[in-house]
Amino acid sequence: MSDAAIEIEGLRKVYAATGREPEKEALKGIDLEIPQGSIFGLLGPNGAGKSTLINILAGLVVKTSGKVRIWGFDQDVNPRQSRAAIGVMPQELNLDPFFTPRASLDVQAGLYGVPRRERRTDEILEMIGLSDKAEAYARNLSGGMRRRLLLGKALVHDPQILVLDEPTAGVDIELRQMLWKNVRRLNEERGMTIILTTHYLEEAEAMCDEIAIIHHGDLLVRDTTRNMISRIDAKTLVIEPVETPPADIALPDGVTLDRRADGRLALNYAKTKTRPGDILAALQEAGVVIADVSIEEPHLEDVFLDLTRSDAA
Ligand SMILES: Nc1ncnc2c1ncn2[C@@H]1O[C@H](COP(=O)(O)OP(=O)(O)OP(=O)(O)O)[C@@H](O)[C@H]1O
Repeated sequence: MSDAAIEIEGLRKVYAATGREPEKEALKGIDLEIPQGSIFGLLGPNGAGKSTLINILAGLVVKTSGKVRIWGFDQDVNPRQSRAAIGVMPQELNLDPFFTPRASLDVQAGLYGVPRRERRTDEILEMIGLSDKAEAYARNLSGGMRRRLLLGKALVHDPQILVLDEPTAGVDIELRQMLWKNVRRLNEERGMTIILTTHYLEEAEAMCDEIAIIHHGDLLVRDTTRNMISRIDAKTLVIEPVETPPADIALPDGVTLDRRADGRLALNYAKTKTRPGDILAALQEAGVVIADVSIEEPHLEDVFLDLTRSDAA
């Protein structure tokens, strides 16, 4: 077996036409390997095909063509083993309102054929912070609690791979931090491979080792988060002046100046063309006395916009 958690080759999905809707090619032949033990981000604008991809991995959507191997098991040849290797926390809060968290976890474990003595229901309830709600009906749980329960359900069969589809969309900061703490622990302590989709690029930047960007059903780019960010040849030197600086400052070629509302000066430059020292020298020359200096790095958002803006839908 290779050391990929997921291997995808030439994956296509065409949704059939319905009524007035024409057929839709949601995935146009994706090739992607996701390494074992990574925290992997799947990014893309709305309608890019992320959920389709995840639902194919989860066995919820049937692919049109291509190969999918999960933990070395070909989905078409070994459907049971490939399903057992993956746990999915879905986007929608689709819980049976009359089940308690304990019952939900038990039923899910039963569906995956986990023998009663091997079930870790109490441990999972504890981890997702629902031990004291174990016997409450799902309809009485808050949105945040339901989401935590969905995470618990994804873990009952102790999968090697955990997939999170927009796990933090619309959740408050406390829950977001709790989710990420748990996800990091699962990754670090159990070596679980984590695949997540998110619209929050800052989150992807903070959490993911590697990132793939999907757009209009194609894989645009896949790289380490660090490399992805270093593709952008732009940095910003931020200066806090002691006094209001003069209106005219002669700057090196290619450097642009933004005056921020808080009085700081933001000087944007291409790191391959200009040295920050040259900008500082120009400021001194113009009589700007500097109280503080910092450098802002580009964000994943800049890469994302750069790649997806040219042919926005
Ligand atoms: N069941 C379906 N039938 C027909 N078309 C579909 C179906 N599900 C998704 N699509 C279409 O396939 C494309 C990809 O959708 P998908 O939900 O995979 O995108 P996404 O990247 O997950 O978007 P979002 O971030 O909004 O969830 C979209 O154009 C969508 O309208």
